[in-house]
Amino acid sequence: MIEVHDLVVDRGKRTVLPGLTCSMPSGGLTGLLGPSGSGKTTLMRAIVGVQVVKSGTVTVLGKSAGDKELRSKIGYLTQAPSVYADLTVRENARFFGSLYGLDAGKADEAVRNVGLEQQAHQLVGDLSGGQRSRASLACAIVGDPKVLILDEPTVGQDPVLRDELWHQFRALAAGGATVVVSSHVMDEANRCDRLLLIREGRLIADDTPAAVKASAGTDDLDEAFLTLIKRGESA
Ligand SMILES: Nc1ncnc2c1ncn2[C@@H]1O[C@H](COP(=O)(O)OP(=O)(O)OP(=O)(O)O)[C@@H](O)[C@H]1O
Repeated sequence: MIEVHDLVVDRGKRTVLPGLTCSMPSGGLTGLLGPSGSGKTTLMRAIVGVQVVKSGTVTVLGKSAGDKELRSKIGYLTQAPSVYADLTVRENARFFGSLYGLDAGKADEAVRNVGLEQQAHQLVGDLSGGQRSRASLACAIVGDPKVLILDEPTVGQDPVLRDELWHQFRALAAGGATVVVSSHVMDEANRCDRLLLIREGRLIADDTPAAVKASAGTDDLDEAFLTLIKRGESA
């Protein structure tokens, strides 16, 4: 579904991804993990097709990342909410839905799915930070994308909402979507089918959560990542 081959990306004067190769299977939940600044957002941007790349290839649904045909098939939630502050939650969802040719009912369903039914008529500028990022999520999922790229979608959410959002991601993956989620929260990483652990733009683990834990010799995913990162450093 998503194939990244020998991807090199420079940002500013730094090489952030020095030749990354990885893939993400269809209909699954892939967790993208790694220390702050390791290149997760850069990789997501390359998959969405908004990142200038130096060399290598990124293929999504058989097309080159950024291909015009992919625009309606990819949902992207950026870290900073990308919604209009002077529109209500419902107006935002309906606007983004209209770009996909969808009716109002579909947009209202997306608002319900992110738990914002009560705030549907509230201006996005008047929402709390966590509510605003859920409004942004509603706009990312409204078009039923085949590929959903979510950059830290649960930051600022309480545990109940986080749990509901993960059920939502799981349901989208079960419906055939390829869902890629970056996170720093290890109990969330445990919910993924696969984990890609990136350190300084290099892949240091690509496996199921159980296999990642087994290879680090621990039952604790936090500890497993620390072990793998330290192993990578000494290598
Ligand atoms: N616009 C930019 N110009 C120059 N360097 C940048 C730019 N954006 C990011 N970088 C650098 O690229 C590197 C990777 O950043 P990226 O945002 O991909 O990391 P990340 O793993 O997503 O981090 P976090 O978990 O903190 O969100 C960092 O060293 C960062 O400082």
